[in-house]
Amino acid sequence: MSNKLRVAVIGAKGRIGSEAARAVAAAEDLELVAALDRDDKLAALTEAGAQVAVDLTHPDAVMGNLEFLVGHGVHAVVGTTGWTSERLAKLAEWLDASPPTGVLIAPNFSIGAVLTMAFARQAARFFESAEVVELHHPNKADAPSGTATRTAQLIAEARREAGCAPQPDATTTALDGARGADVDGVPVHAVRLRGLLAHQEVLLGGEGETLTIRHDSLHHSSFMPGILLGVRRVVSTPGLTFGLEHFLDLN
Ligand SMILES: NC(=O)C1=CN([C@@H]2O[C@H](COP(=O)(O)OP(=O)(O)OC[C@H]3O[C@@H](n4cnc5c(N)ncnc54)[C@H](OP(=O)(O)O)[C@@H]3O)[C@@H](O)[C@H]2O)C=CC1
Ligand SMILES: O=C(O)C1=N[C@H](C(=O)O)C[C@H](O)C1
Repeated sequence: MSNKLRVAVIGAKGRIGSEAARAVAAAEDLELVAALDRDDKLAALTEAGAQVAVDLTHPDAVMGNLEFLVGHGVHAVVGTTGWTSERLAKLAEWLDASPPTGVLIAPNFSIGAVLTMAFARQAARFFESAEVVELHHPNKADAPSGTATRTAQLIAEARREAGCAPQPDATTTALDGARGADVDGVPVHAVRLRGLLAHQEVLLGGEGETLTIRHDSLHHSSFMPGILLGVRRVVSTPGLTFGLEHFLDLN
């Protein structure tokens, strides 16, 4: 029996899942024991002895997958989007019933995106205005992106903690959607465009100046080091970890 960590990928035929399955198979310390997609039975991964599963499926599928994984004591690394406070509360219930199990949910696995979120949080209290623009390929199911939602939440949190005033905005008449989605008071705009992969700009504005923080994922390979780090760390991190930054030494 090898000492390699036994890993399953769910969503293994998808854009990021197929890349993740290749990255796991190529890692010397990991063994890809199951590569599942739609219509495959989750039991196949427990039968294969998976210790960790990477979920890269769809917001409609991820909760069912996690109920199974946590219920069977399989650690999970989740890139799938669609997280709400209700979903997180349900996941916390399942984890309470399975204390040794670890789940990492990462809105974004790329180091540049994680840094963008951290920099945006750091900068937010110094500017009157903050808006987020995310730009993705047109096959994406959810809008706004999980990364943009999280970025806006972090900006809002930082502004609340610093006692910032609400953002200035004199709009009294607008077409539906013209000012984007309101995430905790931060406007978030979603662009879907053929040719793009995953991109984000955080726009910050103050008196006489603006600051733009931009990140571009140009290939799915940008997500792989973060996924592999998550797989290696989640097995010794029981409970829920939200955000890859908790596995990075950012200070
Ligand atoms: N956190 C991060 O860094 C990243 C997260 N993502 C997220 O990952 C998710 C997947 O993205 P992407 O690869 O572009 O999407 P794709 O549609 O290309 O891939 C998803 C795959 O999962 C399959 N699938 C759907 N439902 C199930 C199920 N119940 N069980 C097993 N497999 C299932 C799909 O099958 P079918 O095609 O038949 O529906 C498809 O093969 C999205 O939520 C996306 O936002 C993406 C990139 C980076
Ligand atoms: O669907 C995608 O492609 C991506 N999804 C994630 C998100 O919604 O933030 C991460 C990245 O933006 C790519």
